[in-house]
Amino acid sequence: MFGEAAELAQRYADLLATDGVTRGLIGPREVPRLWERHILNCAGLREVVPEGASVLDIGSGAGLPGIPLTLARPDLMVTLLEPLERRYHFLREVVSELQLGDRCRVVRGRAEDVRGELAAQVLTARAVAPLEKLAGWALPLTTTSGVVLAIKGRSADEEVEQAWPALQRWGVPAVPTVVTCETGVPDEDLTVVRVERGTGALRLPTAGGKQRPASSGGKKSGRRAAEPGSGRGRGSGAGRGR
Ligand SMILES: C[S@@+](CC[C@H](N)C(=O)[O-])C[C@H]1O[C@@H](n2cnc3c(N)ncnc32)[C@H](O)[C@@H]1O
Repeated sequence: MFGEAAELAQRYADLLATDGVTRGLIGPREVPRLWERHILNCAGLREVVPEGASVLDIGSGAGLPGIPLTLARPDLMVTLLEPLERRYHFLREVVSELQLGDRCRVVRGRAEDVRGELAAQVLTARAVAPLEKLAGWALPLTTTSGVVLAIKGRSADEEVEQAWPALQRWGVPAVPTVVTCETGVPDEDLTVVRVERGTGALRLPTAGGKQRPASSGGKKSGRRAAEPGSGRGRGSGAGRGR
């Protein structure tokens, strides 16, 4: 999973299990399952991020999924966005300790407050907000060919159904897909909702997980999506304060 970064991944696991717990960033009950539930699971994203992409991880918390993705994919430039001070400081220490500073930076802030300052081709998030709210924050931070990769569990299809009317208003041209990625852990595949901001979105790498349209996302798509940038939908404040 991590290739040459295996030792760094182990060091990250040690930091989570020690400082991460004492500083209240990760629950003590998570320690025995740090690898399968958190580190390897998040590293499953490596399959679905295009080569050389810029990545912005919203609400990175203790560095998930941003740090495992940075370790598993040395070709990426990753920004970790986190508003809470103690989490921000922990992230800075992790990046420094793992010597990732040349391709991973930490920014303190809320997604809805960094519009016009931060943008990336790929937006990632895990356990930050329901898809509709998250997309409202994330879509304005993606480049025009960008994609949002939201780690979701069994709720993926339901969240797409809820979010699809708003996604259309904001100019998302196609029903999001649900991608299943291998994590190397039996029965612990990673489920990712992939939302394209506009037409001509970055293509997945050829080995990029098993994709299918969200099963319920089309149900509410009674009308044609607004053209990206047409002023219909996105202009009405893609998620400001939503
Ligand atoms: C439940 S934690 C998940 C952390 C990490 N992504 C994970 O999976 O372990 C949610 C994180 O989102 C951050 N967050 C909440 N609202 C946010 C916002 N508007 N913009 C960016 N981050 C936000 C919180 O500070 C917190 O670190």
